[in-house]
Amino acid sequence: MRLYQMADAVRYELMNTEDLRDTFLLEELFQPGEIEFAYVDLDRTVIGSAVPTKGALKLETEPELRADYFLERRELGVLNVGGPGSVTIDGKTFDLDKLDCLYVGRGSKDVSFTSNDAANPANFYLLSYPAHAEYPTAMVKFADLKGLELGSVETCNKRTIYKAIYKEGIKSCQLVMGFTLLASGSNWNTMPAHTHMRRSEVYFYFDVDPAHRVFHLMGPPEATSHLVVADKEVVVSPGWSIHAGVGTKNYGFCWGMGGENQAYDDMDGIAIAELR
Ligand SMILES: O=C(O)C(=O)C[C@H](O)C(=O)CO
Ligand SMILES: [Zn+2]
Repeated sequence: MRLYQMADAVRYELMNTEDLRDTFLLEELFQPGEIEFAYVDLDRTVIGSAVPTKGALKLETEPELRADYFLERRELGVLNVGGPGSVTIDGKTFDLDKLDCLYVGRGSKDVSFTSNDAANPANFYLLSYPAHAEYPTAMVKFADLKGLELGSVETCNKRTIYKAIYKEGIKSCQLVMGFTLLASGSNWNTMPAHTHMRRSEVYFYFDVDPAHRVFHLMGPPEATSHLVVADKEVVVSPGWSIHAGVGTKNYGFCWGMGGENQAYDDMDGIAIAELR
């Protein structure tokens, strides 16, 4: 498991493009036939991917977790952004089509991932945080999610927010998770931007056309930088950083958060004219 040590806002000021990419951007997840993880010291976030092809992929514990099994002290969010597949948890199977989301509660022991068709594999995005209580495992189908329409064509940020694991949805210990789909012709996410010191956020970009990129904006509002992000790459956003982006074409992204406040709208908004 790769280990990422987050920079603070002071070290951020000294970082060049490569430093920023090495620290805040996760590349090379989603390898066919593999399950992969990275451990981020901030909020003890574990970010991963599972792309089952020939057989099932098992969620094994990692030495760094010092746990008898992966979810001994953790909870897990799963979003499928690929072909149809399933997740089996202690003998119970959940079928996940594209954009279906699953919450796996603390204490779940045997977890495995399969694809229905190795030629069109499921792409499971995984996000896990420590959990101090046990909440029931639950799945929500994309068709059952009520989207929140935000933005407009005029401001190039027309998009739909789908909340899956949150205060009024699937209950969790600290994980908040959902995704946002940009409308055709709209390119900006999370603009006007915000920060939230009470929790860190992880952006996982998907359905980014291979010939296109998202310019992800980060940093304190008065000193922003950008990361050029390709499909299925992940950006970690500390509480002091904005997280927003503009694509050269529309795309989707999964947002997930860990921290002490699960209210989705706990955000400190920043006027566009304040950004530097
Ligand atoms: O497009 C957006 O706006 C978002 O998706 C915002 C994220 O959900 C977020 O930053 C939540 O804190
Ligand atoms: Zn946010």
